[in-house]
Amino acid sequence: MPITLPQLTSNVRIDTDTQKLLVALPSLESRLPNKEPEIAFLRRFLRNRYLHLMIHMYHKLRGRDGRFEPVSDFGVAQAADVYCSVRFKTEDPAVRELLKLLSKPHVQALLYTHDKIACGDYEPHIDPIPVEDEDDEATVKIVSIIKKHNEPLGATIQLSGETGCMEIARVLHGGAADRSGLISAGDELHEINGIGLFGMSPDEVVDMLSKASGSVTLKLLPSQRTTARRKVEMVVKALFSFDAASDENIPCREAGLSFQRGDILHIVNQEDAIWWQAYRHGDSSKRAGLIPSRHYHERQEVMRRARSREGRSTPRSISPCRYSPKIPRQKRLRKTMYHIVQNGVFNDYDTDEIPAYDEVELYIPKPRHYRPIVLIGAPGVGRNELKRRLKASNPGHFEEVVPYTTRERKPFEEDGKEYHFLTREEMEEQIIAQRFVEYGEYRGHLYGTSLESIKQVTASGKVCLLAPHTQALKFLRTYEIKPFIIFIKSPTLEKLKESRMPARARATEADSIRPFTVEELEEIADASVKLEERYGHVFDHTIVNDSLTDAMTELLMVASKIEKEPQWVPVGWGQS
Ligand SMILES: Nc1ncnc2c1ncn2[C@@H]1O[C@H](COP(=O)(O)OP(=O)(O)OP(=O)(O)O)[C@@H](O)[C@H]1O
Repeated sequence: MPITLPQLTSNVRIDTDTQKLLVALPSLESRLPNKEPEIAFLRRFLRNRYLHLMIHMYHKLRGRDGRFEPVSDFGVAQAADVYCSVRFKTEDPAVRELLKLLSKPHVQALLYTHDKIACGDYEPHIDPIPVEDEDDEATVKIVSIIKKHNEPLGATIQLSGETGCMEIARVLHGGAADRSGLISAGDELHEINGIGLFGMSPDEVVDMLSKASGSVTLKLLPSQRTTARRKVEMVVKALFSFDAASDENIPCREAGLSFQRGDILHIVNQEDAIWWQAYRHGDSSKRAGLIPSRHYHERQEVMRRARSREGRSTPRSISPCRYSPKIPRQKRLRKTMYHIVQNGVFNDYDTDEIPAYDEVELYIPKPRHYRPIVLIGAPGVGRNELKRRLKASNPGHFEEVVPYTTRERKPFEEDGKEYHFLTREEMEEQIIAQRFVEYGEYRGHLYGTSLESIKQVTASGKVCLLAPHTQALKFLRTYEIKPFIIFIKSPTLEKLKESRMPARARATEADSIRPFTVEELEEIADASVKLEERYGHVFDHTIVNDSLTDAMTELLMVASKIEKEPQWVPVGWGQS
C-alpha cells in the first residue's frame, strides 16, 4: 500500500543538514537507477513537515536555540498518583472524565515522552542485553515455560511508570509463571518468543501471551526490588459474591476469580492492598485468581450504599427483622408465646458492618456433643412447623429449649418443664446481664430464651432446636454455642399462595392452622428476600420451604450430615 506523507509547508524552516541531503539526492538517483521509488520516498520524507518540526524541536532541546526547563520529570508517576487517589470517587462526573483521560494510551504516551525528554533521555541508545555472556546471567534471564493451550500465564502485566517498560505487576499463585519459580513481580518483560515488546501496550502483550502455547520463552530483566515473599495462607468464607467480569477496576479480567457468597477460599497472597490472590477450596490445581481485598470491597460497598441512599426517595427502610405478618394476636400467642422487644442491644447487629471474608477452620463433629440447629426465616414461613416435625422425627435425639417466664405458674405446670418460672426482678436482672438470646413481653409478662438453657440441652447430649428471631443471632453466634444456622427461605409468591392455602396447610398442631391473607403472604416473600440479603452471610445452609415434605427431607439430611461431616466454622470455634 503506498504511504502518503503530508507535504512540507512554507512556514517550516529546513535545517541545513537536511538541505544538504536533499541536494545530494539527484546524484544518488543517477548512481542507483534501480532504486528510484525508494529515493523518491526519501525525498518526500526529507521534505516532510513533521520531520522538520521534530528536527527543530531536537535543536531546541539540545540547546542550540535556547533551553527549555521542565517543571517536572515525573509526569507519569504524578498521573498514576492522581489516578489512584480519585479512582473510587466515580460518582463525580468530573472525576470520571479525568479517569477516562488518564487511561487513554495517547495521554499516557504523551506524559511518558514528556518525562523522557525532561530527563534528557532522548539520545538514541540501545540497551546492552548481554544474553549469552555467562558473567551477566543475573542481568537478563531467559525463562521457558510450557504453557497448555488456553492456560493463562498466571501473571498480570503493566507499563512501568518508572522505566516505561512492560513489567510483571503480580505473579498469581499456582499459575504457570508461579510454578516456574523464575518470574517475580517487578521483572521487566522485554521479549516473548524472540519478539521485542517495545512500543506495545499491556493489552497487546497479554493477547500475545494468551495466544502462545507450548514452549513460551520470555526474556526478562530481573526486578531490583528485594521482596521477600510473605507466605500467608488463610482459609476464609466469602461473605459476598464477586463477579470478576463486571468489576471495572480489576487489572486483568481473565485473572479474576469470581465467587459466590458462602464459597470457601484459600487466600494465598495479600501483598497488594487492592487485589488479593486466592483459589477456591477443592480446586485441585490450586491456581489462584485475583479477588478484592477486604479494604477494597469495603470501599466499594460504602460507595454502593451511599449511591443507593441517594437514590432512595423514602427515609431508611425498616429492618426486615421487624417485618411480621399481621397474624391475629391470639393465634400468634399460641405459636410464638412472645413478641420481641426492640432494644438497643439488639439493634446494632443489623448493621453498618460490611461483611467481606470470615476466617474459618474445620470443625470435626464430636460424639454426643451436637451443634444446635437454628432455623431462621421470615415470620410465618414455617420455621416452627419444621422445628416441630424435626423433633417429632426423633424426640429422644432432638430437643427444644424450655423458655423462661414471669407469669404465674398454672396448677398443672411443673417448673422447668413447660417454663422456668422467675420473678420479674430476677428476669430483668438476667436480661441486663445479657443471659437471654431473645426476650419479649406479652400481656404484662416477660418471656425469653436463655443461653444457659441452650447449653444445658447440648450438654445433655441432644441436638438443641431453635427458631428464634433474627436478632438473636448476635448472641448465638459464639464459640460456646457454635450454632448451625439454616435459613428457611420462602418460595416465590406464586408457590407460597399455592402451598399456604388453608386447605393445603398441614400443621402438626391442628389449632395452628390458620388462613393467610394475600397481603401476609406478600410480606413473608418480601421479608424473606430482605433477610437473605442482610443476613445471608451467616447462614450455613438454605432450605426453600415450598413443599413441606421436601423441606423436611432436606432438613433431616442436613441434620444428619452435621453430626458426621467436618464443617467450616469461624476460626476459634473448632478448638474444642
Ligand atoms: N411448606 C408448607 N406448606 C404449607 N403450609 C405450611 C408450610 N410450612 C408451614 N406451613 C404452615 O404455615 C403456618 C405458619 O408456619 P409456622 O408457624 O411454622 O411459621 P413460623 O415461621 O414459625 O412463623 P411465626 O414466627 O409466626 O411462628 C402454619 O400453619 C404451618 O403449618
